[in-house]
Amino acid sequence: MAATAHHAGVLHESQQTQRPNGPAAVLAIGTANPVNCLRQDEYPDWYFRITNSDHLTTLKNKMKRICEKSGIEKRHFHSTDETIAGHPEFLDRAAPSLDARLRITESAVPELAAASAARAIAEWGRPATDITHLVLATNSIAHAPGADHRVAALLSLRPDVQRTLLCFHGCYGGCSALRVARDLAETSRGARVLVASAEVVTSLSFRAPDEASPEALVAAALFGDGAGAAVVGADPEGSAERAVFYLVAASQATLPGTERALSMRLGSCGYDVGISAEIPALLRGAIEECLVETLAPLGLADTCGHWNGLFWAVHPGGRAILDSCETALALETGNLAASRHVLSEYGNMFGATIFFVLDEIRRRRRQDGGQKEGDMVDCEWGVMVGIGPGITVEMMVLRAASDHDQSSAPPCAAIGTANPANCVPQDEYADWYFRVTNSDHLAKPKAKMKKICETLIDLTVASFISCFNGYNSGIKKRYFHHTADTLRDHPELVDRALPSLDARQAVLAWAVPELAAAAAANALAEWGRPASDVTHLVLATYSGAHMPGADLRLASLLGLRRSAQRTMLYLGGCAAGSAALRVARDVAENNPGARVLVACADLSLVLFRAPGEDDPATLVMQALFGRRHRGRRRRRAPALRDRVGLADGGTRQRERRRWAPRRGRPRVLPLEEDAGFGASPRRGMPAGRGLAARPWRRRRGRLEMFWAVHPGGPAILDGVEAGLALEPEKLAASRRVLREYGNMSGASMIFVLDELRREELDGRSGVMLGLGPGITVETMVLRSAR
Ligand SMILES: CC(C)(COP(=O)(O)OP(=O)(O)OC[C@H]1O[C@@H](n2cnc3c(N)ncnc32)[C@H](O)[C@@H]1OP(=O)(O)O)[C@@H](O)C(=O)NCCC(=O)NCCSC(=O)CC(=O)O
Repeated sequence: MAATAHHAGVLHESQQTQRPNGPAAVLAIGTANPVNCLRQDEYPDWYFRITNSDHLTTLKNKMKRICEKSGIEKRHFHSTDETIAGHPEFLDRAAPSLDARLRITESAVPELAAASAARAIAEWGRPATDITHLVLATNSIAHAPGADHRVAALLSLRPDVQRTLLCFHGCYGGCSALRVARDLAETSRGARVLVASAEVVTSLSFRAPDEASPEALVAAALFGDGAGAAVVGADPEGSAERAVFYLVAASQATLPGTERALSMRLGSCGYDVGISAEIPALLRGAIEECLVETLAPLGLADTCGHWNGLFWAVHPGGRAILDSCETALALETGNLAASRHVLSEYGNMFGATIFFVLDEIRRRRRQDGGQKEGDMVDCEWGVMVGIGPGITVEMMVLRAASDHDQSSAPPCAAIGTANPANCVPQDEYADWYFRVTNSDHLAKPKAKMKKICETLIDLTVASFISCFNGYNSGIKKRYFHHTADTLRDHPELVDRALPSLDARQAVLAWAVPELAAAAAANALAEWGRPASDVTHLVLATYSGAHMPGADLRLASLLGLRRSAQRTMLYLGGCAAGSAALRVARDVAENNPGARVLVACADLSLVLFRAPGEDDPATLVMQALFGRRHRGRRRRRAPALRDRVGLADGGTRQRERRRWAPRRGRPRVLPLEEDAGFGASPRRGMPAGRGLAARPWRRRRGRLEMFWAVHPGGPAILDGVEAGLALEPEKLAASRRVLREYGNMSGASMIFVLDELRREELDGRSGVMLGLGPGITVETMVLRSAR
């Protein structure tokens, strides 16, 4: 009893010392755009000329009408005339162009983000190495390690900067990033969060006009490229730091029945964008209710209806979007002046746009006399509004200056896992894989694959030694979504010469959220409270590239409340499960009463490919990765889910706490950026090597700690074990998970935690260690509940 009370006291104390005294605030803002700039009144002529479409006069005239009414004067673009001339496939819908487009954005996104961030850091006035966290939102990449990794390198951020990458949130991504930054800043004393959003979406969506889809002209007329950044932190330091806006409270609402109104899907020809003409009307009908739901719980109900008493930072998605907000809220002319100005100067830059709007409001507040005529930016309270696929309305209440008290309580967690009945034993995998890919004639690769599988079954030397002690991490079996039938129905998944992204996307779009939902349903059942009690959802996945994303579908499948705040972490690789738990911890600790549902869902279909004559990397990848998956009918859904919630006085009795996540921190191992994972399970040692230098190596008592290490492969576990001089039983849970399921990417970590809770941990502390591209080592200190 005494020990329990002591532990609870330590936990509470450590939480108190970790939290800052005041609320998070924006401390500096920076923006950047590509140099290439086109005037909107010249755009139709340019666009139809460069796409060799001048003969489409009806379309061109329509484009002229849209541009005239857009409220846009000019826009910046990353791609130039030369870029387009160098990529004729961008204009030809029959030619796959995604690879070329992504090659452009891969470098352009981090460079643009870094340019805006450098300006924010310069204004902030402290060295970049004082940045403790980086949150980057973008819709313009699909690779790992992601643009966050590159931004950190370009800005020379310190190697233990904690990176969070948000993808496919659409135009509200900038607001989501500020929300995540706020939670980070308010849960870690001294945290200085660099939050950025960079978009070069036009390089992914640019294509020739098509008579069959005149609606595509709207996107072509609205979108521009740019990046915005801010430094967010609590307790500004004396005269060295100055708050610009306090980030008071965040909310997110999804408008029912609008899932198809706004969509973007990354396919072999880049982004397909769908913008319904109904969006302005839909917003007009819903925006006021969203605002009331956001403000009333804060005790700001008296501001409701008096909308002209607030300043407004509304995402300028289009002129009609701003018109509809103005009408719905009866705003005086000029109240959206900052948003209209940004729309006019830059167009719609997706998530980056909101930083430009905040910057513009700040500029207007500073002007002599405080404001322009009719401009309400001088009000003390304000609202930031992001709008994106879903239709999702993400809001943040802003205040010019305020003290903001937070109450805190320890978080709690529950864990559960599930797997499909469909399973391939590892010793049959080589035969199965070559059969379903019609590759039995590739005798040499097949022999090599058998050898790789045997190595993975028979264990590495260190694992072999561990095996004598009963800690065997060879892979016995794995679970897959794709079956022989799937591959027969989709020959492009097998034929390496055929573009296959669209086919994969079609499957992933429904399978990922269904998988996550099945898992989450089990977690909710264990929790014992209704799904509508969940306040936040964090979904980590790298499967599927479309908006609205799997998070929205998941929320709808589970019947989460409309105001549940969704955060989708994308492309985190194998560290994604750990990163999702880190974000969940910050959310839970920073929002009294929050109940965060964390889900991790990936399908190895995203990586599946047929063997080549000389492509050993593919063989290793196929031999190592497995997934939880869901069949349409008979098969049980595979899944893993985890829920982290904040236990408050009223619910502590009813909710069982599993883990208390205490500190989260990712770290990049220097010089390992290209090491990747799966290149060779035998060569997967850098993680272990780099880890040997971590402080806990010298920490006394580390042997008493428990360890939850991502089971990336037998050699990864061997490397960690050797690097930290751990006794073999320390990684037994990770080895068991690897043996039973293979490498399930980010989801593996939750399986490991689930395994660990079967052990007698009784209040002990431990370390969760996720490993992902970068190489990123994501750690969190845990304490097991009794
Ligand atoms: C496109 C507009 C500037 C056009 O201005 P008006 O509506 O005042 O003018 P208008 O009605 O005469 O329309 C001009 C022409 O455009 C056509 N038109 C208008 N909206 C359309 C749409 N969504 N799809 C297809 N066509 C459309 C009209 O039919 C008309 O064609 P014709 O002249 O032949 O009759 C405006 O509607 C606008 O700002 N819409 C909001 C765009 C939007 O939803 N943005 C969100 C982007 S996504 C985002 O921000 C978030 C995210 O993606 O995450």
